[in-house]
Amino acid sequence: MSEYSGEQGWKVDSSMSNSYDAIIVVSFGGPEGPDDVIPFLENVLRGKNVPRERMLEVAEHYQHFGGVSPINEQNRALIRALEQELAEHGPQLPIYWGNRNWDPLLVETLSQMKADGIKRALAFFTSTFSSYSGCRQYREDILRAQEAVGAGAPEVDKLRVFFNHPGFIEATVSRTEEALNQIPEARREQATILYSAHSIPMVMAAGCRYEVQLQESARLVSERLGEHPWHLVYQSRSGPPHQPWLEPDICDFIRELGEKGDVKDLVIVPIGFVSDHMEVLFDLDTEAKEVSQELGINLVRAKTVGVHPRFIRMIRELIEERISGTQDRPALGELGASHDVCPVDCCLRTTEQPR
Ligand SMILES: C=CC1=C(C)c2cc3[nH]c(cc4nc(cc5[nH]c(cc1n2)c(C)c5CCC(=O)O)C(CCC(=O)O)=C4C)c(C)c3C=C
Ligand SMILES: [Fe+2]
Ligand SMILES: [Fe+2]
Repeated sequence: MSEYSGEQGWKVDSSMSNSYDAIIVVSFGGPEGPDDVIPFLENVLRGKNVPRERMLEVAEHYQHFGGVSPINEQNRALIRALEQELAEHGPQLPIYWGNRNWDPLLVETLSQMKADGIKRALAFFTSTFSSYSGCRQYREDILRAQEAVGAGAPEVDKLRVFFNHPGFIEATVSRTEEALNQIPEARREQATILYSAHSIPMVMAAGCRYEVQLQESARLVSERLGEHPWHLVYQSRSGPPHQPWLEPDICDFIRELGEKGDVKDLVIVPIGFVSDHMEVLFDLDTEAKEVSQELGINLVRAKTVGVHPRFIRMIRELIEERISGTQDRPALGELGASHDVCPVDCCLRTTEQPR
């Protein structure tokens, strides 16, 4: 029997079957050339209340970079690093990769897995926090792909979210220290840290633990860095003007800091993302950088965890933890390790009706 334990939800009981014959990295996908951009964005925004003008604006961001999102290359690098980690330490399992929005799509990957004789896989979602987009929507995508593949499609179990896992926190601290070290030593201690995550509609945030988990991650990283002032901010808002999304927006926040005039150095930590994809390159390295420059603020952006060795080790630890069924499930801070199996109401899609 599994056990329900409040905050942590369902835990997997060690008597449940925990043998797996593959790992699947489940991610977002991104265009690989100019002609891919619009069909990719149409996939991303299908069924979402986002104005077409916003889609075309985002298309421009991708076109600035030749229509290629770095996300796919970064996922390939993550898979290579994880393959090496598993080859060295085990478990010896093949790693597959399937996306929501662009090739390789989940349906193609699950079909290949079936052809390869894979029966049951553990899924690593490239989402650190619980949200409709990062949890339930991926589970729906997998279910749809399984239905399309039909009888014999592999079963897929999701690994728990890792926002407070020591591996994620330590890798983020290390990335933030690298960024802080780029600030002149005499001013370093006074630098302000902004933790940035994807904004989502407030009605959607009400249905998940996104904000609470983000606050906790940011706090856990900050308490390991010393006395820096820090704030959680949001980026990449895509909704219509009348719809409230999580705030403060990063650029508005930098402008406010600029008006107060007491901040010389800012470090932006894209804590809401695991790789330096287009939303990081454009919304932070281009837009937020421009705003900071206008205000005379020195801005340094920390790298995302990417293929940081501690982060790659964390993925292996999560896999081992799930296979062994151990109750020793590392988590820092107050919230405890998150559930292995999502409760029925986990990350519900609570959205405003499109107008
Ligand atoms: C209603 C919520 C969201 C809308 C609308 C939305 C539009 C949108 N997003 C991208 C690109 C990316 N989004 C990514 C992550 C991400 N997006 C949302 C929510 C909305 N995005 C959340 C909550 C998250 C974090 C959780 C997750 O799913 O990862 C990413 C990173 C994906 C990764 O694997 O790292 C990208 C890239 C575009 C282009 C877009 C449309 C304008
Ligand atoms: Fe998004
Ligand atoms: Fe969940």
